[in-house]
Amino acid sequence: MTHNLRVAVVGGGSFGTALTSIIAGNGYPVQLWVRDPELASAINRDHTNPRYLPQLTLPEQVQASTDLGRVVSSAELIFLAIPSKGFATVLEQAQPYLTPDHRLVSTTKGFEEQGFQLMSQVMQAHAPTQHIGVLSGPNLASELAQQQLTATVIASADPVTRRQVQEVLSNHYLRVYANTDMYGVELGGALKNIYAIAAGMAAAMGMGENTKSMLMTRALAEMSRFAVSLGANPLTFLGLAGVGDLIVTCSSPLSRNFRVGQALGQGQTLEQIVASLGQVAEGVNTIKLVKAKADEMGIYMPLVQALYLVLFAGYKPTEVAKSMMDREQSTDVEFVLPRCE
Ligand SMILES: NC(=O)C1=CN([C@@H]2O[C@H](COP(=O)(O)OP(=O)(O)OC[C@H]3O[C@@H](n4cnc5c(N)ncnc54)[C@H](OP(=O)(O)O)[C@@H]3O)[C@@H](O)[C@H]2O)C=CC1
Ligand SMILES: O=C(CO)COP(=O)(O)O
Repeated sequence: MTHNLRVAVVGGGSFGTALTSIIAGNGYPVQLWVRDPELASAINRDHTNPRYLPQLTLPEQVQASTDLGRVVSSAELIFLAIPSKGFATVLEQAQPYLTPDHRLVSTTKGFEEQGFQLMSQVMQAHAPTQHIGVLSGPNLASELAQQQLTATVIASADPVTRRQVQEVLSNHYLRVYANTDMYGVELGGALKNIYAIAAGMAAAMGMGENTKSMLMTRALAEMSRFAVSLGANPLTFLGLAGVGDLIVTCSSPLSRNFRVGQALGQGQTLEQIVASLGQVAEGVNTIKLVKAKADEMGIYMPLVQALYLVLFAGYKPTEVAKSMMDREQSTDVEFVLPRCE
């Protein structure tokens, strides 16, 4: 069955490619913007993306193009699947073609360095439309490409955006849950990448199931402490975009952030790891940005501080893990029993 709603996906990396395949498979006309003309030609000719998810056969109606203006102008609903470092620049390039009627949804899980902004804030500042949303949740692109049963979250204050995203994405293997807390959903997606690096490191060091559980639960405590200090609703962290995404990214080597941690735990340098990954691991830059923000606001984030030492100050994961255990004893759920400063 073919539908009328015209959709664009901006960014043909792993996630943009997976999303495009879902939307086209659901019968919606979809255009995919990529910046490399050779890649666009290969996708149109072979109906696969040879660089990202090369095993996935894309429906024939997927059209790839490097013409951002054309892709954006011809769509009503636009997903932006660009890593945080390039997000604002691409949005700026798209801006002349955007109208107040466009629905704009970010899938990006990271922060814009300038002003420590989330992508929804970048869109609110630079896009001429109020129809803004974010898509986040436990959504490993490679599992979506295999049609593994999955759930995701569309967060938006705008009911039209929520409904349209549910319409174009949902099918027999993907459920799309709605939320209005765009800020909390987006924060969950961006922050969990940090702790996936820690979990990968713990796995490489041979740590046990107790350790993994401690790590994830204390990560949740730290994430929600940070989010509450920034004015977010901690309850959103109990949902798919909070604890859900934390679990998947901290458990699976399919996560690039987890793999960065694993490689660090095996003794590789960050430079080697980033060079060989060939894809984005947002957590690396997020650790730097969140540490600076936590320092500025005086927010207690021992896991972030420890990871910063390993990634950017040459400390060994083993010595940092030991010092974490030697810290002052603390409280479990600080919304129940407040932590003593
Ligand atoms: N992969 C996943 O499982 C999921 C990823 N996400 C999030 O989606 C976002 C995108 O990730 P993902 O698709 O996986 O990343 P990938 O590393 O797989 O691909 C990145 C894509 O963005 C393009 N790109 C990179 N930098 C720029 C730039 N400066 N300007 C324009 N295009 C650029 C790349 O183009 P080129 O190939 O030409 O370099 C490529 O198409 C991230 O924030 C990620 O956290 C969210 C959910 C799941
Ligand atoms: O966000 C993701 C899964 O929900 C993907 O995680 P990585 O970016 O670590 O691969």
